Amino acid sequence: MIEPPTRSATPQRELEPPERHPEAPAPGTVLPSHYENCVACGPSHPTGLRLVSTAGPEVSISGEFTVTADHQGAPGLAHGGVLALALDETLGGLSWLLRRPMVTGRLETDYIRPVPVGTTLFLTARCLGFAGRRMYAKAVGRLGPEGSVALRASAVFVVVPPEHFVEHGTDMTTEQVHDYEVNP
Ligand SMILES: CCCCC/C=C\C/C=C\C/C=C\C/C=C\CCCC(=O)SCCNC(=O)CCNC(=O)[C@H](O)C(C)(C)COP(=O)(O)OP(=O)(O)OC[C@H]1O[C@@H](n2cnc3c(N)ncnc32)[C@H](O)[C@@H]1OP(=O)(O)O
Repeated sequence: MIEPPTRSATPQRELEPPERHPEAPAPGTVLPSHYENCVACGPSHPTGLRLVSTAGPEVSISGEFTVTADHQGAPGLAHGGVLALALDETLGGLSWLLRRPMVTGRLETDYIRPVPVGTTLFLTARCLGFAGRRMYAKAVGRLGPEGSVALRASAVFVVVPPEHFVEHGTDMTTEQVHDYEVNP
């Protein structure tokens, strides 16, 4: 099998600047969960992160969640995969402001400090711009609103048609996806 080319989350050429959608939620708006059973933001998930995202200025977003015993890797410390999940969710939330459905293509994460259970992690993500269907973005996670940087991430999301979620997922009809696009 031919291996796909190595890909980077660092843009290789100048990006088209991001445009905040005219109907994007205003800065400071707390965003609803996009799916109640989502492991990152769903209020019905029994052990999920229950991450809450807020629209920021321009094309940026902030997110918060508190690390619990359900999120441990080593005793008393958050698992790195869980922290990547939090970054992925915050980055993915940029689609609220762009109003374009996207999926994560690549997520590069730097783990800078351990994150103990009980920590409320403060995340921010901002869109750098587009290269065709590829959306480039960066995120940071801090131990407190102005605290030390514990995480950094660079990501590429790929814009998909809404039907992606009908074709590959379950329990969603094309009508629901289009409703969701207009009124999530
Ligand atoms: C539903 C409507 C929503 C409307 C929006 C409104 C409001 C927002 C509402 C809710 C959203 C809110 C919050 C979301 C929160 C969290 C989000 C979590 C996100 C995830 O957790 S999501 C799960 C993990 N994710 C996957 O499950 C992806 C699996 N994968 C695939 O489904 C395919 O692989 C796909 C689609 C990626 C590509 O497939 P494809 O056939 O469509 O396109 P193709 O391969 O031609 O790539 C096209 C261009 O993307 C480049 N490209 C492709 N792959 C790349 C990679 N890996 N790295 C860098 N670049 C890549 C190519 O290089 C080419 O670039 P170029 O055009 O320049 O050549």
